[in-house]
Amino acid sequence: MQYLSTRGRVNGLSFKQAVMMGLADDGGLLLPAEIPRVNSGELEAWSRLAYPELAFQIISRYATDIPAADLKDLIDRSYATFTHPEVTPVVHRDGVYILELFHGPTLAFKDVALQFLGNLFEYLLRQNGEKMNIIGATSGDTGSAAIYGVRGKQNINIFILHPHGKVSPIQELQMTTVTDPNVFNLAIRGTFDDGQAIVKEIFGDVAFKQRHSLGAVNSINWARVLAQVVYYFYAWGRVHKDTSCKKINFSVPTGNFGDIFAGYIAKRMGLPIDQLILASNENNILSRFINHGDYSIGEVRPTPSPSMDIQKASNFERYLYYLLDGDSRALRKAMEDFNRDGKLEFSAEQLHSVQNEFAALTVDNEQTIATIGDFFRRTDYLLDPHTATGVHAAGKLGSGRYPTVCLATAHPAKFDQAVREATGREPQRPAGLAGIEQREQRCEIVDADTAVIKAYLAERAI
Ligand SMILES: Cc1ncc(COP(=O)(O)O)c(C=O)c1O
Ligand SMILES: N[C@@H](CCOP(=O)(O)O)C(=O)O
Repeated sequence: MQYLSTRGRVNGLSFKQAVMMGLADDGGLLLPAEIPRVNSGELEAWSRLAYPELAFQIISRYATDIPAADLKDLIDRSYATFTHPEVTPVVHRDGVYILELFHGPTLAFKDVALQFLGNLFEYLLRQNGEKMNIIGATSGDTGSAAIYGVRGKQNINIFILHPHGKVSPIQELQMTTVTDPNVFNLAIRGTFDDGQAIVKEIFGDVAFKQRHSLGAVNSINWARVLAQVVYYFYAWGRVHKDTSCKKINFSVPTGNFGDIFAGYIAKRMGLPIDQLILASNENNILSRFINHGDYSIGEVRPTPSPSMDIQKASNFERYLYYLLDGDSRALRKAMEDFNRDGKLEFSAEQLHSVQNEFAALTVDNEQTIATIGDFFRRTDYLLDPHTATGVHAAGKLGSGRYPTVCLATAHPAKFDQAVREATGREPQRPAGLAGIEQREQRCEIVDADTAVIKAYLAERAI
């Protein structure tokens, strides 16, 4: 399998090269040159596999330059850290299927890809005797998942930018209480979008990137999206077994467009997805785009689902590449227009094609809190506020023709304030959070300034 950039000036990369490059050197995002198709016999056989076996089947189609035995070992070690034997179990409550993605070390769906990516980086660096300095931005969950993916690993330093005061207290503690010498937490005075823009700008300085062997843990990195494709197939297997359904719907809480883009890739591989429902919080550029073709940037608003407080959805560029039929020149122009004007316009034909792929809903703050409360009263099951946006959207947009799976992207204990407000209950804390407030913390508050972050990194890079 070869990889190419959305912007058309990088191509012919192997999987290993794509993983190490992170952001393409032409500023674009990497994609596989083709998407492998799965036939109905394979789909049937895959629906009986345990999670690590299924992950191997899917990832090996894209990671064709990693020997099978090595890949199996990486996958097995990555999912052995999950506390549920099924890794990502599906539960059924009140007519809704919930795909629980929060049984990893940091209690969010990010662990599914970042446990794997951490091990993959270590494996690739060891092969070549190289080192890496990871730079990443987080709105709350990627940060701790990436830190836990690489803490204490040889030859890797990690620098994570989070928006100061804009992540939940537990999310902040999950990052700042990891005091291993290879971990650097920077709270920036700004938003997640500022942090993500800084990361992309730093990667855009290719000489700096090469000098410091920079690595990407955000969904900028294709391996992140790839590992997230697996659980769509896994959920299909479980729900199909239960219902013999011909097709399936997914409802996905969305911010940076990575998770739902993984579902879109699963569909292109042949997974029989009928509806892909995108749930936005009040930062709703993506649902405005899908419903009205209005892709225009707004102010970031605080919501009960802070990890989705994002305006510039990174993976939108990957989808746009497909929407423009792989025309990299048109893609480059669109990205230039967007960076200049803060908006993009689409033809009626393009909008029609978007609406064939996705349904979308904006779920406001009040509806999010109400959904947590209502769902708890009906089912005794606690949703986290991100998951609640997806459950709400599924209730409004799900056709009822096929079962709908809602992606539970985080454990409610990470957002205890919203859960208390909605239910008056304290979410039960998983063992990993016990006494977290009492642990030592390490974090520096800095300006959201690329030059400041570059200087900080250069001084501490390995
Ligand atoms: C808990 C949670 N839910 C949903 C999302 C949205 O996922 P994505 O950014 O891949 O669209 C995020 C952030 O990425 C998150 O942390
Ligand atoms: N919600 C994310 C934002 C970063 O997204 P990523 O999937 O590109 O890493 C977070 O929790 O940090």
